[in-house]
Amino acid sequence: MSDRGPDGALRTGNVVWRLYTDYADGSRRYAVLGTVATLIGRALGLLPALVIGLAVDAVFLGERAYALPLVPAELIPSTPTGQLYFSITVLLAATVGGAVLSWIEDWGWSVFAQRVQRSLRVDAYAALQDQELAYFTRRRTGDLMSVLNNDVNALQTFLEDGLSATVWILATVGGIGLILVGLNPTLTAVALLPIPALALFTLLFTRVVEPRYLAVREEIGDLNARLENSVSGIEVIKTQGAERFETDRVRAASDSYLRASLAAIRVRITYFPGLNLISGLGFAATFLLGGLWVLGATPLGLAGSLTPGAFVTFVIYAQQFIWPIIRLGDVVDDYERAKTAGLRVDELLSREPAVADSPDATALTVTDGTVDFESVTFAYGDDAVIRDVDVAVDGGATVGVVGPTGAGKSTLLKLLPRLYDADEGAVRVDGRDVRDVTLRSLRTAIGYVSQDPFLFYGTVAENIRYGTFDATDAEVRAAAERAQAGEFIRNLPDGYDTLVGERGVKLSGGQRQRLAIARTMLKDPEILILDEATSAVDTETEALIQASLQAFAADRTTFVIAHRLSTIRNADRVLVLDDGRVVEDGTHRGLLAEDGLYANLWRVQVGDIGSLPAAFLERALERQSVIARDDEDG
Ligand SMILES: Nc1ncnc2c1ncn2[C@@H]1O[C@H](COP(=O)(O)OP(=O)(O)OP(=O)(O)O)[C@@H](O)[C@H]1O
Repeated sequence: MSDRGPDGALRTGNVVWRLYTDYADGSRRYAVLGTVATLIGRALGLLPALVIGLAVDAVFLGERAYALPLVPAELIPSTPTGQLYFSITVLLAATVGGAVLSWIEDWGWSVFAQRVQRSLRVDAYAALQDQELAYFTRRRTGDLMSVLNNDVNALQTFLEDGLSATVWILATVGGIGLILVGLNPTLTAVALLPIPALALFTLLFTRVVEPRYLAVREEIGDLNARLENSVSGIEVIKTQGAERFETDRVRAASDSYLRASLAAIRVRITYFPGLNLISGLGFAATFLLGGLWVLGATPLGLAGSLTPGAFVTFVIYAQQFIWPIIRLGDVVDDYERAKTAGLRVDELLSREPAVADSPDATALTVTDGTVDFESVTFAYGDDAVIRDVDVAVDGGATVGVVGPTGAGKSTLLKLLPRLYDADEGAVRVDGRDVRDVTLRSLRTAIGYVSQDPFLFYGTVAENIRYGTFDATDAEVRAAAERAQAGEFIRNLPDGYDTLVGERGVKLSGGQRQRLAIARTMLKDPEILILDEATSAVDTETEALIQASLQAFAADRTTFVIAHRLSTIRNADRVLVLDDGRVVEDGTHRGLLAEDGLYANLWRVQVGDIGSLPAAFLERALERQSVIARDDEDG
């Protein structure tokens, strides 16, 4: 975990506090409003006990004169009945004022918390998006969603409930403490006796509960990941008849979550009874000592005197003293959750993406469109997938990339838009290392159509426009026509306005591929990568798309990965990859004449299996068994 924030400043201190100070900008006034309302509200809330005690002594027993702090003497009636009405008026005013202030308090704190939550979530999402592709493949979607949802929400909960409660507690304890000391310092000391015990108990609680909350948090991440995976894979679950199996897996994850939750709950629920017990004992001691003093006794040699009214006030306050302490339990509980959540959110926010703009990166403006792979080596894990690839491609050329499955074709071309960075060597466009130009300019210059394109939930037109957001309707339609998608789009229920993607009309693989091609044609990039871009369309449609793709590719550097070799037979150049290396490099005709791997792959496709050399078949079998083994391991 990096210890530097997005602004580059050293990140120290408490993670929850740091996140709040980072994200409270522009919202602090709501917290100030909440704090002021809490303070005034608390002052009003403490008034009744004072007034009741005063009424007992002044109105009923005549033990002291009726006087209230901050209230001019001429406002106070002189008769006991008048003073009683006055007391009731003060109580009512305090109640009404308290209700209004309580509303303002909740509003201020809630707006503050919600606004901070919004900024935090947006930033966390932006930070997540900036992470390199490998970050996502190493983590489960459910886990990432948990950070953006559960963790950000836990931080908001503490802000909304915890922080306001802290102010409330401080105001209550401070206010009551001051009044009690004013009434009787010795009895106050007795009333405060439980506080060190409560502090110790709370400390112990946090020590024990913290790891348990962390465990709960991990279990919920597992459960979310499992649920997300099961829902996404529903088609496979159904076709494989694996519903029971999946339910069992969800049950197992739920069981682990239940166990972790119960372990945390067992600790959590001992906290409040413990607090109550300690503060109850303290309250009993206060009541006993104060009561004996009112009766004129001197218990345990402790001398003191108290009027009945002051005793009433004392007892009410001493009892009210329990509430902040109990609420403190909630605050500590919320805080513990917020802290574990904060660590995860902070880890994401402060993580430097492995693939990012270098400090002196400048925009790439493609002129010739040459692409060079210079001694490029790359591994996802320990084993190299691309080994020492050296290829120089002329600007405007169309290069076919072929080879057996798993040879590294897609991986090699993913290094060009920096979906991954080469471990060794360099990838250059127009002679510039792709790591020296801005990611935005690089990716704007490169169009990438994958085998299984993703459609966002939205209209067909929105999906084509994705990435070229300012394109006009006419441009969107023209791109769709060029990609041979116009006709099927017109036949959809709402044409270009038909909703597709998740929850929308389901499109076939070939239809999705054509939308992705239209998307890329609209983007009009200088360099084009077609990764099995037409593998899912029927041969007839493919022939039509090929014609327009060829026209599209004519004036830009194009890489075409294809298993159907007929797709690339007209390419200017064909690279044959095997086990991460370029093993052959030439034109379709030239490579056939070489009679190597390419020629054998071609024989397979034209159905001339009989003339394949035995070594090729042995190698193919060997490869299949490696893939099968990898699949099992994976
Ligand atoms: N995200 C990833 N993480 C780890 N390994 C990966 C990842 N993507 C691909 N691989 C592995 O890298 C190797 C090359 O994969 P790649 O997809 O580049 O091959 P390919 O030649 O394009 O294959 P195909 O023709 O089947 O698409 C394979 O062994 C594959 O399992």
